[in-house]
Amino acid sequence: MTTFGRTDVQPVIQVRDLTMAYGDIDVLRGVDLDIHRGEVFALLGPNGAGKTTTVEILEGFRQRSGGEMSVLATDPERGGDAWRARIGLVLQSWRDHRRWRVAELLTHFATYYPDSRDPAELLALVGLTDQAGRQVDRLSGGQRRRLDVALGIVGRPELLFLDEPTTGFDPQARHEFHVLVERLARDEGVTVLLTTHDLAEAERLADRIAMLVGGRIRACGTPSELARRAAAQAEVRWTADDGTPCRERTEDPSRLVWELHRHAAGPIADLEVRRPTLEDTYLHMVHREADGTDGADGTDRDADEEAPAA
Ligand SMILES: Nc1ncnc2c1ncn2[C@@H]1O[C@H](COP(=O)(O)OP(=O)(O)OP(=O)(O)O)[C@@H](O)[C@H]1O
Repeated sequence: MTTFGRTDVQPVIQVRDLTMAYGDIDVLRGVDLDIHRGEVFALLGPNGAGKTTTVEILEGFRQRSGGEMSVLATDPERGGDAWRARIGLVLQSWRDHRRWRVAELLTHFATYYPDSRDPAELLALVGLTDQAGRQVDRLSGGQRRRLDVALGIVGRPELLFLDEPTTGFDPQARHEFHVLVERLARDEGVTVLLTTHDLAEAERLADRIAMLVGGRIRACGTPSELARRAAAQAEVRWTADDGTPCRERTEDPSRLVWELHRHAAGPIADLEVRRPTLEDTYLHMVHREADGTDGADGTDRDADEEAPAA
């Protein structure tokens, strides 16, 4: 890749060939990402895919094994306090601050930043006004998570990392959180990198989704691009004369069905033609990785799952 480096509109996050190994276990095997200002970008992947590892490297908390990257025009391994103040993190709940009251905690954290949000406005923004005087350890799980979000944005970050932010949210809280993230991106130009296992959440919230499976980005695009790509190949299923279940992916299902009929002695058992959804494609990738049926060099990937990172 020769285009790495500064351009007129340098992405907020640019990653090339990122690798990470823990001991002799390769977790990231060459990740490329370009995330632009004001974009809500979802990094989707199953447990253990390497999402948190990727985010921790981007946040400067973990040293990568290889590759190049820039986050807000800085290599995270060399980011100082001024760089860190431009980034908001929503990680784990603030267990160390259990005895603090909600408004006190926000007011305290606001003093760390040069242009922090007003704590009362922030409480209203995340729907915690009624809990302002409550101790942190008396909040429900969903309220705790909203407080995490409030703490993540108190310093008006340009870039916000949300690591599985809606875990424990009820549907209403999840909806309100989605509206909040959209507002931050649309009205304030905040760039958001969100990790999730939840495809529905990624589809609802993200401008673009990258699917991280087996240490590589297996697909990347807008939700509608990915859905279109997933549906481009139909899946034909049937049962062969000897009882073997068969399935084949094809862009021309009518031709395949015609061929099957031409060679069959009689009716074709259990014949079914379906267009995969984005969820089918994602689950197919995840299961294939779990089965170990994915080639180590990635050459057996289906064409419809191949996508550039940009
Ligand atoms: N400090 C560490 N030392 C050794 N292995 C680690 C370490 N941190 C993570 N791993 C391993 O690296 C892999 C990726 O972990 P990571 O937490 O990045 O995945 P994830 O996609 O965020 O998973 P989840 O969705 O479960 O949070 C896992 O197999 C994990 O066990």
